[in-house]
Amino acid sequence: MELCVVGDDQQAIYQWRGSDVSNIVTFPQRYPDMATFEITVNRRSRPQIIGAANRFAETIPERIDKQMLPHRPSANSPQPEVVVWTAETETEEAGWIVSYILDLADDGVPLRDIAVLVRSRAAYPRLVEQIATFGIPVQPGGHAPSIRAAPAPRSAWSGR
Ligand SMILES: Nc1ncnc2c1ncn2[C@@H]1O[C@H](COP(=O)(O)OP(=O)(O)OP(=O)(O)O)[C@@H](O)[C@H]1O
Repeated sequence: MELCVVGDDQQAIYQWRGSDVSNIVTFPQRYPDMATFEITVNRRSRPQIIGAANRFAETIPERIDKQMLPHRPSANSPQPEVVVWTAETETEEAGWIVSYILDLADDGVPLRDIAVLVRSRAAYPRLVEQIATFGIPVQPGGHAPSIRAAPAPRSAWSGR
């Protein structure tokens, strides 16, 4: 019998369903008579994002040591591809997100090209509050959207 096992130890996202990343990390020790083929070229993301992901991955304990390599060139954009920022409170966080959205809009980035991903619905209220304060139009996503579209002042956002 031949068995082909495919997995990425850096994407252990199903632990909440009982998966255990050690299954893939220790596979070569448990089944020594096997061949390993590594796919380390990332064709999805640009180099700065892959660099940030590599640096973060190095902090994962008991990982398989590897570096993802970029395939795509850097974006030809004045905007940084990755910005890391932390806040003390949800309100401060929401304020920073909205101010960053406004900066991007000032730089000519269409609002429809900007998405905010949130951890959970608990993060919505402060964000909605700030988005509404600045009248930024928003289209909710996900299966059970909690963000309601805020009325947009057309004079400020027309054409975007
Ligand atoms: N051979 C290829 N040539 C060009 N682009 C590719 C190629 N393979 C993948 N891509 C790009 O990378 C994206 C991700 O590919 P895919 O979903 O197969 O990777 P993945 O490893 O399953 O990703 P993830 O694990 O992050 O879900 C694709 O949507 C496509 O844009």
